[in-house]
Amino acid sequence: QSNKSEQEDPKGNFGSKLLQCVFKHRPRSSSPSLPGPPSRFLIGNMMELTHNHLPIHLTNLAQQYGHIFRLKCGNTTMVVLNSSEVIREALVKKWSDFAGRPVSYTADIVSGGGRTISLGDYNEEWRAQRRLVHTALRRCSQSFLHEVIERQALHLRKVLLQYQGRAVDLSEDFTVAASNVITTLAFGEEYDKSSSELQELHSCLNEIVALWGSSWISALDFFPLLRKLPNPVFSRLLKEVARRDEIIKKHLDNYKSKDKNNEEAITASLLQGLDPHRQTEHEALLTDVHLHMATVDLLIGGTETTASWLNWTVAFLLHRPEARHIISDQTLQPHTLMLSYCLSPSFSNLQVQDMVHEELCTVLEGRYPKYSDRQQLPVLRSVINEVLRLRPVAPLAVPHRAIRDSSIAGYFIPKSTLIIPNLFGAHHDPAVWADPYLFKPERFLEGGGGSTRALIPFGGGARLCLGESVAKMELFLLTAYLLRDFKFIPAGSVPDLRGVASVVLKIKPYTVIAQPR
Ligand code: HEM
Repeated sequence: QSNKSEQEDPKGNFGSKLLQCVFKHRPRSSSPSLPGPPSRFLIGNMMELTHNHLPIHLTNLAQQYGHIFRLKCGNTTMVVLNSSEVIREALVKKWSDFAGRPVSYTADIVSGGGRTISLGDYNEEWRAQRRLVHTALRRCSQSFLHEVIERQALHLRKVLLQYQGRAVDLSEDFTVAASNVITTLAFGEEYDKSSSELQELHSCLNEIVALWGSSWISALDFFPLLRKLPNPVFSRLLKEVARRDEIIKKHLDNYKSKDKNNEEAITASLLQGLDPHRQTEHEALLTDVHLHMATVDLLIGGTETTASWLNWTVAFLLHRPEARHIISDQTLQPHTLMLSYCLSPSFSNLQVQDMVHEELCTVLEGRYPKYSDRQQLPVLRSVINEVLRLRPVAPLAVPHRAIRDSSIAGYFIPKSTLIIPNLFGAHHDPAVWADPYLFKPERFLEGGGGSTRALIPFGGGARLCLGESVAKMELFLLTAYLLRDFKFIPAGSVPDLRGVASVVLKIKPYTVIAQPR
């Protein structure tokens, strides 16, 4: 709450606020003060956040300031964590200190007043909502999730066969597959790629994520005075949020009017949870708004993440050993690492595809894979892990907030500090990963030296990705089906592996040939 009033008091005297802030955030006891880049008058380190590939920029800053450093923006102090050890200390070991979310003006707008699971702050109401959705997801995962993903994998196979070896951009097909898994889970509906309902839903959700991730919008949180000025980007955000709520309401109303046709869907479980006769004490805090916002969480959290990961996987598998992608952003400082993405010299990625295919053929003897086969398919698992390492699709997770005074790596962290877990940085930490910028799936094979403990693409602790088990089953089955039946060949130039970083780390559009095996 103190954070909220701090950020939302546009009338506050700036000088006295600055003094208050300095006083409040001064290091306590004998704790050393956090390192970080010099902070400029008024704007602090705001410019650091406007970098167009923030995860890479923060990872470069970590080279200079270490695994934990601070940035200041307006009244807010952010602490960026760049290694799996410090991220685990904060998110897992001290989860109860850092399970909060920053309460902010713009987050309140996109989350229906903090009522989504992803942006809601840590309190009894949030815990009841998360528990309810978690239980519903588990129930669906145990009963029909496998079948739903298999159906989408087979549909994807059919679509790829229809392309008849033409060079195509598969991103939309991946989005449809991922989205259909979630809409089937949520309210028993799946859509065709050409469906206007599907397109409307995705254009709206993508727009909200992109707008909310833009610096035009985050500036409103750090500098409340800006809210008084006209801001067309913000007006668009408001319009899209209203459109989203209208679409979701229509789907949920539709579901309810189906007279329990889809007892299995998550919505059925959630509605039971909202039934006053069945509610536990904490569930009594929940309303239809929580059901509505949980649906938003699943759709946003579960679509672009999985679809982007599939897109990255195909892209990495297309690169040949001689293909080198150098990131040489002119705007970076001289100390910046030249990031180079290249392949393990031992084999090309086109060969990695053959290795996975051979493994699938040997182990499965012609049948399609089941999730229970995963232990017998180490090469496939190593590819999945390596793509999750190199391209964690939520590269900076979602910001956390210190609920109380605490410490990380021996540094004092005052209550209300923002914590940014830089998962991308942790996955490129040279102290943990040999050749961190190499695509080298074999590091995850026995004796390869890759550490699954240091692999944290889903975060951890109280805020661990709610869809982790759904995502893992999807990544496994969809990749296994694709690599069993197709060989992916570059169509002209190979994809640019740098990516575009917003809330989700996406690859730039590229085309590929899916050659049937
Ligand atoms: C490759 C796939 C995915 C990755 C890498 C991923 C990663 C993440 C990460 C890093 C977070 C933030 C954790 C934190 O705040 O510390 C997160 C949160 C979340 N994810 Fe995922 N995710 C994936 C797929 C999914 C799917 C399929 C769903 C839904 C079925 C989902 C639903 C959510 C939700 C609801 C949250 C918010 C959790 C909370 O704040 O308590 N995600 N995810």
